[in-house]
Amino acid sequence: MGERLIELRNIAKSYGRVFAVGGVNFHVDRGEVVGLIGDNGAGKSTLIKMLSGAIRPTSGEILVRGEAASNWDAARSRAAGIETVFQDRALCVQQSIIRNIFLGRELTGALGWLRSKRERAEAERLMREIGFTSKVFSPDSIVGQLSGGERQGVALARAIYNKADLIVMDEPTTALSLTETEKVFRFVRAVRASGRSVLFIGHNIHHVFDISERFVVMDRGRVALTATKEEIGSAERLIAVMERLAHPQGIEVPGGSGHGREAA
Ligand SMILES: Nc1ncnc2c1ncn2[C@@H]1O[C@H](COP(=O)(O)OP(=O)(O)OP(=O)(O)O)[C@@H](O)[C@H]1O
Repeated sequence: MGERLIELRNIAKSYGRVFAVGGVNFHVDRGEVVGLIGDNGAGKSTLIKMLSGAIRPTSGEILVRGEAASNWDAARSRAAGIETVFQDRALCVQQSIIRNIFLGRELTGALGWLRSKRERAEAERLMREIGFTSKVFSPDSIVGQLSGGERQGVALARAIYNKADLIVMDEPTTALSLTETEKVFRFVRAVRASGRSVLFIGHNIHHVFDISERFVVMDRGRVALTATKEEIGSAERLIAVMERLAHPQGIEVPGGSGHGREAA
């Protein structure tokens, strides 16, 4: 297994007396695609907001590449190589792919033409890395004319340009057709092949099962189960886990490391 990119130890977030996340242990290693699933209100968004530094944990510890991080916030999260990609949001649809990749972080240089040449070469490299075919797409393609899945590819290219090691994808395939979902999967596989990691959040268990190698199932603010794809075996079994959580009589998945629901 690759380097431990990020680790949350006994992380909790409470709002008044309500624990949105209560004492969770969670990690992502380099080069893995982790699927984060759970019913509405399970605590997934709260967990990824803590990862991105958008909200501060009430308690617990964050470790980046094995080192304890202090004063965790959005800037530190970005500096640690964590980028969140939201479906469609934060892309300028009237602008080209190249403008979207460099949005707000344009390459600077004394000579304008040299800068734009370098930007173009960098955009072409990123698009190739992500898997855009040059016969169909150019850096000048307008994002608004791309399909939903292709837009995710642009967002991923931008995240890579921003030096992301861990890309958090929040429901990237919701509202996408099968063909578009397949495109997103191809982009995600390319990101993984480049040695980066993806945290894939979704409600469609089949999608999450297909693309992820390891699963973290949340339930009412706790990690109810972490298991590899091999341990779970099939999307149907993952769905069965979710159903048992919705109708609690305890869960049992051979090989999986269930953490139960007890407070940590
Ligand atoms: N700002 C807040 N103030 C109070 N309670 C909150 C706040 N944010 C989240 N919660 C509560 O924390 C719990 C976890 O919410 P969270 O949004 O993290 O769940 P989720 O798994 O992302 O759900 P969904 O799949 O519906 O997005 C919920 O009970 C929610 O009502």
